[in-house]
Amino acid sequence: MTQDLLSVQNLSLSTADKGLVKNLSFTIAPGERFGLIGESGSGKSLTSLAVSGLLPPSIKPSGRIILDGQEIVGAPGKQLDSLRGDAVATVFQEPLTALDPLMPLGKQIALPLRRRLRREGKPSGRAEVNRHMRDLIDQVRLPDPERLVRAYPHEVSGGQRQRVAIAMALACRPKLLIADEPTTALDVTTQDQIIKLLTSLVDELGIALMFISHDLAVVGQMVERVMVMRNGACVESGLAADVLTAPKDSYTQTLVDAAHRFDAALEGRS
Ligand SMILES: Nc1ncnc2c1ncn2[C@@H]1O[C@H](COP(=O)(O)OP(=O)(O)OP(=O)(O)O)[C@@H](O)[C@H]1O
Repeated sequence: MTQDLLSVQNLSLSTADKGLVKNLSFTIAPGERFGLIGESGSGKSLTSLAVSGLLPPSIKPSGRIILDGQEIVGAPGKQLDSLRGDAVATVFQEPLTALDPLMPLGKQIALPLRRRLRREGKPSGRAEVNRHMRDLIDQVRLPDPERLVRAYPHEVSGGQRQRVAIAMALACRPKLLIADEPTTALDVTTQDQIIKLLTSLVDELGIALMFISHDLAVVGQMVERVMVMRNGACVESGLAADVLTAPKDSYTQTLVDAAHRFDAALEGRS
C-alpha cells in the first residue's frame, strides 16, 4: 500500500471564541489530485493554510496533519520553513500575493530555485540558476524570457503573473502543490490555459495537487477525489466522478444543481 503524502486527522481550527473548521479528516496519496469545494467561508483556504503551516497566529489548530512524514500541528517555525518549498508549495488566487512588486521577476524566480538547488547539493551559481530558470520559464510556457526576467510584476499580464507564481512554486519541486482558486482573478480564456498548464505540469512532474475551487466543472476535470465542505465541516467526499454526478448529500446536490443552471444559462438554454 502506498503511504499517504498528506494525512489530516480530526483537524479543528478555531480562534479564541469561534470554531472555524471542525473535525476534518482526509488523505492525499503521492501524485494524487484532490479537490476541496464548498461555498465561500466554508473553510477551504484555512484548511490549506493549516496544511502548509501558514495559519495566522490567532487561529489555533488541533488534531494532526502529517505531511511527508512530518507533523505540522505544533511544529516549530524552523521546521515549517523547511517543509514549505520542500514538501509543499502554494499558488494563490491573486498572483500579486506571491510577488514582490519591487523586484524583477527573474530575481523572484531565482530565490526558490537557488534554495532548492542548495538543498539538493547541486551547483547554485549564477549560470546554473539561469539555466534552470530558462527551463522553468519554458515549462510554464511564458514568452520572451529575456524581457520577462527583467520585468516587474506590474509590467506583465495577470495570466503571465500567475505563470510566474506557478514557476516559483515548481522551482521548489514540492511533493504537494496547493492551488487555492488559482484562476479566479483571471479572464475566462486565461483561466482555461492556466488549468491546462497546471494539469499537465502536475502529471508530468508527478506532483500531488490539492485544488481549491468554487467551479465544479473545473474541479471535475482536474481531480480524482473531492471533499465538499460546509460551515467548516466535511459534508461529503469520494471520487469526483461520483460526488459530482450523483451526490449523496443535499448540500452537494444544491451546489451541483446551481452549477448546472449556470452552465445552462451560459449556453442560453434557460
Ligand atoms: N484570520 C482569521 N480570523 C478569524 N476568522 C477567519 C480568519 N480567516 C478566515 N476566517 C473565517 O474562517 C471561515 C473560513 O474561511 P476560509 O477563508 O477558509 O473560507 P473559504 O472556504 O476559503 O472561502 P472563499 O472561497 O471565500 O475563499 C470564514 O468564516 C472566515 O470568515
